[in-house]
Amino acid sequence: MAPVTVKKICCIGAGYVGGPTCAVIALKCPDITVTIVDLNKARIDAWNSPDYKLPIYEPGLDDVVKQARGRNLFFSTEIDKAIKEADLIFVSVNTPTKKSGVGAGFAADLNYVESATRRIAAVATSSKIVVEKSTVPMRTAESMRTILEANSKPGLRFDILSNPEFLAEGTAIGDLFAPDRVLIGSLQTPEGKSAASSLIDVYAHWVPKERILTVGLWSSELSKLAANAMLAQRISSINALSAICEATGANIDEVAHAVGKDSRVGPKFLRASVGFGGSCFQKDILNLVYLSESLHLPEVAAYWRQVVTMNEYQKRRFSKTVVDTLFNTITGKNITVLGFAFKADTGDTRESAAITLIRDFLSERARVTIYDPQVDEAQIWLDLQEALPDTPLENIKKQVIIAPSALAAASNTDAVVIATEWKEFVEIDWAAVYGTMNKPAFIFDGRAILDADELRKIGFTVKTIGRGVAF
Ligand SMILES: NC(=O)C1=CN([C@@H]2O[C@H](COP(=O)(O)OP(=O)(O)OC[C@H]3O[C@@H](n4cnc5c(N)ncnc54)[C@H](O)[C@@H]3O)[C@@H](O)[C@H]2O)C=CC1
Ligand SMILES: O=C(O)[C@H]1O[C@H](OP(=O)(O)OP(=O)(O)OC[C@H]2O[C@@H](n3ccc(=O)[nH]c3=O)[C@H](O)[C@@H]2O)[C@H](O)[C@@H](O)[C@@H]1O
Repeated sequence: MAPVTVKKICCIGAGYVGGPTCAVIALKCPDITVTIVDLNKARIDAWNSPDYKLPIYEPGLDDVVKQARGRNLFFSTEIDKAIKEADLIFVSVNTPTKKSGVGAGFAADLNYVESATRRIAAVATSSKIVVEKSTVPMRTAESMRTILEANSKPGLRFDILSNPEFLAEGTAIGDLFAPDRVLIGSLQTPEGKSAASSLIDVYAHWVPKERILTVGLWSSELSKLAANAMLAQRISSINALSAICEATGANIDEVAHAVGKDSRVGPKFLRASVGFGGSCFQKDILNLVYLSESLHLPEVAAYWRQVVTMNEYQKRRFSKTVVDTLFNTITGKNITVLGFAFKADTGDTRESAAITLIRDFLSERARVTIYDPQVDEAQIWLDLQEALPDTPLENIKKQVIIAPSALAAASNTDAVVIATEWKEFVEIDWAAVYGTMNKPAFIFDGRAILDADELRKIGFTVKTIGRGVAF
């Protein structure tokens, strides 16, 4: 069966994955028309904004959109039209952890994937290749096929591929331009392999063929969960060791460097932190835990669950260190939190460790000042309200100030907490800040980005994650 030559792509979901991924496909494949659709009109309007105020902050993304938008890249709320016209459809909708019902707190909520699939079935008038881009539980492709076959017009063919995305926020454009690998899972039938060839041809516009891996559908779905679980596991491992370092006087950076020099371990993803955040690590591990339990593999489930448990411990441990160090009480004290995003170079706050820390500080009745260069005020209030559902927002606002700059936030305070590794925090005039602070002046570096020795020379008392330096 000859592979279909893809001429029109529709991407359902204009979020952190659908937007950048399909914008890059459009840039690299001028012969393909790419339409990214979403139910959220405000999001689509932002993608179409004349001054390129895009709905997500991602270095280099506006350049890509500037080059391709209006040429062969379009953003639209006309979902049905884009589905009808496309040969290949990416499903890039959100798959959050279920909040209620069976599997609540663990299983992925497949409601959005199912609605998108049902929409495809309802409006398609020609055969399609449908690609799971969202991270999904295993065998979701089978459910998609069943829905499509049961609800579509007679005579149409739907080939389902799994093509999980491995980009990281903040480096998405670089990751998409030069991916370590592109993974394509298909049924190992002639039709499945032919559909995979069509998608390979799209990526082959810019990705070397040896980096495009083809595997079975179920291996592909599991590989995505496995990749995130193993990355998060490295962070929990290094964070577990950071607790030992703090208790013994060892230095986690030295330990990570020594361990990472072993080429079998490698140096990446060994930065101790205040805990991993982001929309996916926790969600995908919990998904794996749920899968393992459903398969009656309780030991496997417990193993992966511990990665999340360790992450919760790391956040709790850090906020406790702040309270303990500030003479066992922060009631009425001013705590400045620098960084609100879950990592640098993104405005995304989903599952950010900063939120947990601030919730803990507010529960101790501290006054908290927050600064982040990319997260807007409305998002911060939204996240704090969600973290403290029983406290009216006006009461939260009595305890929290959002500052316009790092310098303003760090001045006149009792303690500064570094929650996100923004480069600009390294460049703050710390000597000037010291002059304004209550004494003793404390800095808690949850990302190990500051030069603690220099800060101590200024007069600060410094506590760095994973460094067992005596006060
Ligand atoms: N954020 C990331 O860095 C990565 C995310 N992923 C996975 O990709 C998927 C998408 O994640 P994000 O882009 O972060 O989510 P997101 O929440 O930023 O974007 C999803 C978009 O889909 C839209 N949507 C939902 N249902 C729809 C429907 N039926 N029709 C049209 N639009 C619909 C929503 O309005 C939203 O704008 C998730 O499964 C996630 O696990 C994978 C790799 C990286
Ligand atoms: O499926 C996904 O959503 C994506 O999840 C992660 O990407 P992302 O969450 O955007 O960012 P990461 O760079 O992985 O960072 C995740 C969290 O771990 C923290 N981290 C990372 C690395 C490290 O050494 N230490 C550490 O604490 C970061 O600060 C951040 O809070 C993966 O890196 C991507 O490959 C994957 O596609």
